Amino acid sequence: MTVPTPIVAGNWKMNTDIAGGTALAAAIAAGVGAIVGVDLVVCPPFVSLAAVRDAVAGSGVSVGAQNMHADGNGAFTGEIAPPMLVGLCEYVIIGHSERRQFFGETDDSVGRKVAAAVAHELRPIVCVGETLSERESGNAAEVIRWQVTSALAELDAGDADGLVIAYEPVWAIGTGRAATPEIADQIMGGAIRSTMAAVLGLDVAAAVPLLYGGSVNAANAAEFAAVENVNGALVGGASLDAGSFLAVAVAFAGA
Ligand SMILES: O=C(CO)COP(=O)(O)O
Repeated sequence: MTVPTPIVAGNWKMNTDIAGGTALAAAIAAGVGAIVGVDLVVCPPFVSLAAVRDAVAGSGVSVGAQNMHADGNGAFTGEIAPPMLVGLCEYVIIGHSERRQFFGETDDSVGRKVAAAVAHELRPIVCVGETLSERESGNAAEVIRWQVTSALAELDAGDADGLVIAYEPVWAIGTGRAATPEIADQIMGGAIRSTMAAVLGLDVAAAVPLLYGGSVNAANAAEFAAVENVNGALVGGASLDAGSFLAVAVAFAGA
């Protein structure tokens, strides 16, 4: 069975202007040379995609968008369509919990966006994760299974080549309260991998990189890197500093 190459992706969220993002991307590109065996991805705001693409060109660092619409074009003021991202980035984050919480994204829209990303040969980084109340009521695994099933609803096994799934428990995002490696292992090795296997088949499921996200930093990355079913990280706050982002990547390179 194929063991996925680790991916460490930085979600810059609504931070950095074009100049600041370009500088951050250039600093990451300058430091990545010594890190082997891990794929780095930076996900700046839409307006900086072109500048960041140019800043990391030739470094091996990839670029991702943070969201997109499912349709190819149309009267959707303020939205970005998949074909508009082609040539700007290779990855696109889909269904981040902040999109679900603040912008009305649903399991259904996430499924449509994942299919649209695959159709345009963009690699979707699909985010799933339970809220604190879902965890406290004992429903975390069930919520995750449902989110993964919905996200993959329009795919078949042949579509899963570029797929990446990120487990980001909502209570761990931006709180400094990361999940424990045991929780990451239970959800990622259990609920996520087994749901994918049911939908896509065992071999395909085993090859999909699973990222942990939620308060990952230079100090705790190695704990997650040591977990068998954690194939990388989706990093928020700590990805806004080149040194700490690269340190997270080093932890996964050495795992
Ligand atoms: O939401 C996240 C990445 O997508 C995680 O954010 P933090 O690393 O800031 O907790």
